[in-house]
Amino acid sequence: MLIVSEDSTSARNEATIVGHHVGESTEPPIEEQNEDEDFEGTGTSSSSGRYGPRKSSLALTPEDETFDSSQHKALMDIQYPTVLPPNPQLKALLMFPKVDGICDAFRKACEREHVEITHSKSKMEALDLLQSSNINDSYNLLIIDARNSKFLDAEDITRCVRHTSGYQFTTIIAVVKKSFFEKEQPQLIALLDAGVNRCIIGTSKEEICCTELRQILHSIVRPHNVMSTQQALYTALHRLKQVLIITDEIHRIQYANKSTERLLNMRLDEIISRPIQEILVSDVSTIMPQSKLNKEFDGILTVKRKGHDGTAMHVRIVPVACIGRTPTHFVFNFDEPGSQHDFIASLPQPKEAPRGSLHSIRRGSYDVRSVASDGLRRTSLAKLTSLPLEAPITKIVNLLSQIQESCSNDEAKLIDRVLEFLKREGLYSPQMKEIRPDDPIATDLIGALLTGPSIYSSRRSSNDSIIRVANRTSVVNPIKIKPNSQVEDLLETSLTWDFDIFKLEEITGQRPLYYLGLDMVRRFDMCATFNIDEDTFKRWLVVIEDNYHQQNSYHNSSHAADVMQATGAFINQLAKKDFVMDRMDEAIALIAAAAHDIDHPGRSSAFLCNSKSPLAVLYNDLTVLESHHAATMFKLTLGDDKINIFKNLDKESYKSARAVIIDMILATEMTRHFEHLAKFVSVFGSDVEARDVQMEDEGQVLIRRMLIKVADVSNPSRPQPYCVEWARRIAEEYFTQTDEEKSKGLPIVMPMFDRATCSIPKSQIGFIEYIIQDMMHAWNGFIDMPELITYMQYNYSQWKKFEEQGILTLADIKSKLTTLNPRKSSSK
Ligand SMILES: Nc1ncnc2c1ncn2[C@@H]1O[C@@H]2COP(=O)(O)O[C@H]2[C@H]1O
Repeated sequence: MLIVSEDSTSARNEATIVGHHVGESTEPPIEEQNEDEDFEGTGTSSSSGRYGPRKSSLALTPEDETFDSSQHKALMDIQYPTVLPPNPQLKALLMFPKVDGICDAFRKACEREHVEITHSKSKMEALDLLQSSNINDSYNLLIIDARNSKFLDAEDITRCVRHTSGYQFTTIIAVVKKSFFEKEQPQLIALLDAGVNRCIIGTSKEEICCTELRQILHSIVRPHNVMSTQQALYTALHRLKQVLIITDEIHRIQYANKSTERLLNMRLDEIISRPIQEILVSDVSTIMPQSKLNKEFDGILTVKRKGHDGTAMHVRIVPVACIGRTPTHFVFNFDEPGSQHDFIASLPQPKEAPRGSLHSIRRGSYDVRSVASDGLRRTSLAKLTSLPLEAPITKIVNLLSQIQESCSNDEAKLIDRVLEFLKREGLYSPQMKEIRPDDPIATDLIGALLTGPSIYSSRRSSNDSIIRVANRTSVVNPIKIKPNSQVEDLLETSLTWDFDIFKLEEITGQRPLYYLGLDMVRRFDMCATFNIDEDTFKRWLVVIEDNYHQQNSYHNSSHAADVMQATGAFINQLAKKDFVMDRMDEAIALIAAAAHDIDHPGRSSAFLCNSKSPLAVLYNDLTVLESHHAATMFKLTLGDDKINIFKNLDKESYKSARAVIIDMILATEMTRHFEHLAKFVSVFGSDVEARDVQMEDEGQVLIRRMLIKVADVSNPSRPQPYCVEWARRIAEEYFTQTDEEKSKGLPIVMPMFDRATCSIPKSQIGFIEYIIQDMMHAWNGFIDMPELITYMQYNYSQWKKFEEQGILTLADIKSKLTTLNPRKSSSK
């Protein structure tokens, strides 16, 4: 028994620790407790039990296996009275375009393993089956014939399946040709990235199929089934009345349940990642000294509550070793000492998360999804109607659910199908991938990119605007800019994906936008389209370039030139694929690209809002920078006849050109990234449909938005030296923003982008994983530029390598690259 009692006369907030470590022996943490009980208490026999007879011969949990001592060691991973995983009749969906020997062998193997099969011949048929299947009718296993992508595109199908709700734990197997493993590794990676669990060689030999299937069922399907129970466990923890916190081995909070918010008077996003030390008055190293780390602690500790006095709580700290024998996590369970009433529930709820916090976006998307699925169940109608959601889609779901209450079973089933369709991706926004909370740089960066400013966290206002009034008068006479043969040679390649924009920046004396722009004007015949002379375009380009801030390390005219170059390359490729944009559309897209970041101050919109800059005030904190870019371009262009490239357009053409340019520039705002992406994917998910839809106006809008968005953030898909240089530039700009926020006492939008501590590889890995990857796959699926994927994957693997090797700063990365490839890197 350990009793640490500090001086009771000490101040109110000083530590009061009364507690003891449980158990005297030196047993390892937690895992050896309850062992006997677990095997006796929770083991179920495979043929009967509370979940009824099993039709499949497969044991889904270790507890299902016949127990014998030789298996004991292998079963050590699950030792608790656990939530038993779902134990359904296993179902497989065989997706083969035709029934051949290989399909037949898989069918027989499934039959032998008691797996029920459904066969589908096409993607549409399969997706319909998956989407219409209800809870009793879902598939544990998909076997896709990936031998010939002309018939079935396994990568595309897998992506769609992974986006279908309820299929995150389904095992997906791709049946490939033997030659696949001999030469086509990038394809293997692409399939795995899309969500395929395993690629196997197709064979018509039933025995081999059976062996493969058995291994898959045991090594993939079963763990997936076990993992799916986490959902129930997390829900239980989240709803627990007691406060539960889990820390890592250095006592940083990794998980906190909902009740924690009430106890600490903080929001979950403020709690996660905090050292536990900050919420306890007592020193954790005293409560849990190194020598007692393996022991449970049980006692009274004083908890700091934001804005309140310290509160004495009964705390139990349980060490858990997830890997090895030393504790990797500590579970803190808080309750009021001797409490009879529900103390936690009586505490007020903390305030809502501010805009701009990751917490707020995650809650938002969670609510919408759960509402959607709740709406599908008649029983939850009351709950649904009580929610203050006003989206038309919610009203539709409500009305349909009401009809279901009083209709026939057949009609109810039909309505269920309608509701399933309404539930599909693309109808709800915003949508985003779940961000791993253990990845602070990614959460920082992605949180900052995808959300608006933090209006609550503004600690101090700053009225000094960093925005100058746009409209720098040009000192350069474009007509006198001399053609230069080196520039001309380089511009020969201006439509290729590995075009060297940094070389252009260097040899044009920092005027890449003028030269690249002029090249595009000529290549795409823009003077004829706008019915103006080239000199007007040249003057326009000079003014536009002059109104980019050369002192910004990233958002300068080289970035604009880069985006314009990517736009030109995409238009060129679209033309090759017969997705023809007319000359006016091409010119408009190029103009939008050239001007999309004009007068960018090198600070984010969140910064402008937090510092109450005049621009943020002007645009009501909404789409601040993008609104400014679009407005500035029009103000400059219309304000001077000598540069007015629109002056000869008729009224209607001007009106429509202006609308499209504004729409494209506003689409570069990252807070709506997932919305734009989801809409594009829902319309252009398959090549075949795309041809028809693109002719319609709505499709054209989606293509144009996606085009400029991809061009804007395509730097992770460029050849590695360029990708690294762009990463350096954006990081430098973020660092400068953080420096200024610190010096002015403003809220720090991205604390991890501190030049003293930042890991560049980590930030790039996060950016690629959360923002770039899905977008590039969607765009490549539409435009067919596999080099986008190849470069992205290579760059991703290199960032991973740098991270593993501890090469974290830009200086280290650049010197590593110079060592590897002295010729290329020295040219930068
Ligand atoms: N390589 C990169 N790493 C991290 N963030 C990036 C990268 N490239 C672009 N971005 C961010 O993505 C944003 C896209 O819109 P902006 O150009 O306004 O600002 C851009 C940057 O904030």
